[in-house]
Amino acid sequence: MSRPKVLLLGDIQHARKSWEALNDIADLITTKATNRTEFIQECKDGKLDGVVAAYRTFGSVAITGLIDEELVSVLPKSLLFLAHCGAGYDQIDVHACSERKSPIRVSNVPTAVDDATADVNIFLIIGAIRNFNTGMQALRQGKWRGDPAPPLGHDPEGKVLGILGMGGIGRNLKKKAEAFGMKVIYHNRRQLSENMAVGAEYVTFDELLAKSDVISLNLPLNKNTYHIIGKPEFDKMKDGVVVVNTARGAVIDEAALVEALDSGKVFSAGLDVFEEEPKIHPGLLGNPNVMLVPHMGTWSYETHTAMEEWAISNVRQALEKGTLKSIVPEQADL
Ligand SMILES: O=CC(=O)O
Repeated sequence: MSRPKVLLLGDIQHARKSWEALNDIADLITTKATNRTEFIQECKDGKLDGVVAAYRTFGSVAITGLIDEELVSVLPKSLLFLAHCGAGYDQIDVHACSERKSPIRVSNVPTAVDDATADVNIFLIIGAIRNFNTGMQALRQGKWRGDPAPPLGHDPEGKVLGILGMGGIGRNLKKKAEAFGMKVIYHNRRQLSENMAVGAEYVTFDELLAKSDVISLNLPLNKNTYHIIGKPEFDKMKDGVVVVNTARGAVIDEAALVEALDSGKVFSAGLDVFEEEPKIHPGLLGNPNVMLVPHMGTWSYETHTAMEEWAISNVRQALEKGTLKSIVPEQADL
């Protein structure tokens, strides 16, 4: 019987041993393609036939492009499992994967990303509410705090943090924000059990917008959450609100955020993600009241290692048992 093949899309930097150990049960292959056209051709030429599972990184989109309907239709029929090494899987059209004649089951990496992402989230909340960026920027220009000095920031203590999306990262953030004396309210598609919410108050979406001193976006990007924060939502927020995003850029209408910052409606913002990465809206780059981090939410040795190990364990389980450890929720019943 021929051995199953596993396709690597992107790099494995840390969990090499676990990856190479898969050699015992499968042939590990990579793509020769350097762009989407070449990758599609490779699929059409049958070069990837026999691939049962694929492991992909966020960065591999530079080679394959989005895993959209077009790509799903040319991926080898043998491909049954796609292990994504990341929490957010908005690059993958899960619906197209489910609808294919031979469906492709998709897994992501939950939990392993929570601490590191919530850490960056707290860094951005503190940095934005205290408005550290203005002074930090002036200092590097040889102007100490700037002339005039920036307006005073605010303390997190006693402020209301509204978390939109109370999944693993949101709940982790809640714990950390409470250590800074913040009061946490949240909105989620479904209200959490008291066990899970541990005292965070559930509010409607509009209440979250109206009551929060700081709004943190911690929800996945999909067709329901695209531009969930735009001009009408900014209008409903408190004057001088702080907005922080470590989820995906496109959950906010970036142009509307720039306007809200310019008008002073939004006091400051902390952003780790952008609508068109790596392109940054010039209105954000040019505004010293915005803390900018180039998508480094999970950028730590420990977390990248844990993410790779998790995604590899999905591949191993797929090969050994025909199931995934962390299938995406949309496919729970597939
Ligand atoms: O952005 C990071 C992730 O989705 O894991």
